[in-house]
Amino acid sequence: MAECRLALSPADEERLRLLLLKEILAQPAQRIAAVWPLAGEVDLRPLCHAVSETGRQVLLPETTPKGSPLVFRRWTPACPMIAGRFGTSHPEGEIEVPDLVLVPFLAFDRFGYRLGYGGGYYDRTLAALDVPAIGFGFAGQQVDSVPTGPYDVPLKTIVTERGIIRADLPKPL
Ligand SMILES: Nc1nc2c(c(=O)[nH]1)N(C=O)[C@@H](CNc1ccc(C(=O)N[C@@H](CCC(=O)O)C(=O)O)cc1)CN2
Ligand SMILES: Nc1ncnc2c1ncn2[C@@H]1O[C@H](COP(=O)(O)OP(=O)(O)OP(=O)(O)O)[C@@H](O)[C@H]1O
Repeated sequence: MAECRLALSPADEERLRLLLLKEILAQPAQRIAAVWPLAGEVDLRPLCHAVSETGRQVLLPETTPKGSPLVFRRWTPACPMIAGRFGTSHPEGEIEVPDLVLVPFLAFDRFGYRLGYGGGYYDRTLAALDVPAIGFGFAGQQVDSVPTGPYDVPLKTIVTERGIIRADLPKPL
């Protein structure tokens, strides 16, 4: 899946960002948690700038020690990024609670389940926050069924370059 993600063209990536921006702006959320890209991931940095220009706040996760939920810090276009755990980077801004969380993944299924990097960060974070979440990734990252565990929090909405997937059906056993 990490390799498949690399196959996306710049035009597809731009299309994904546009659809995601539209979906974000259709919601009343004012503090939007995005992500700063790791190698090979969709690059949301242009989206961070676009959201910030609308006057809404952009927050980015700080990778906490394994076993803790993420914390989110205020980002602005001028702010420096600091190196954090596992090659992630985060801003030094104030810690804030988002009212919408954008969620990255390696793979997803039509029921909204996702496979991440195995840290359990987003599952812990979404369990603790109870805020709406939007997954984002390429259509090619969809699989028939992601293996699930008791802590997996399914996403209701997933945006790909091909459109929006409303994944609110229960997953059959
Ligand atoms: N851009 C981006 N930021 C993000 C995430 C993400 O998926 N993408 N996260 C999504 O959760 C969190 C960071 N999650 C991570 C979870 C585990 C590992 C990790 O364990 N990396 C090891 C390799 C595996 C291992 O040794 O267990 C490493 O880099 O050595 C890295 C990041 C928060 N920030
Ligand atoms: N709310 C929670 N409380 C306790 N443990 C949890 C919670 N959420 C996840 N975990 C544990 O975290 C570990 C990793 O979870 P999982 O494999 O689902 O990670 P992931 O979703 O792929 O990673 P990430 O969210 O970091 O991208 C699992 O052992 C899981 O049981």
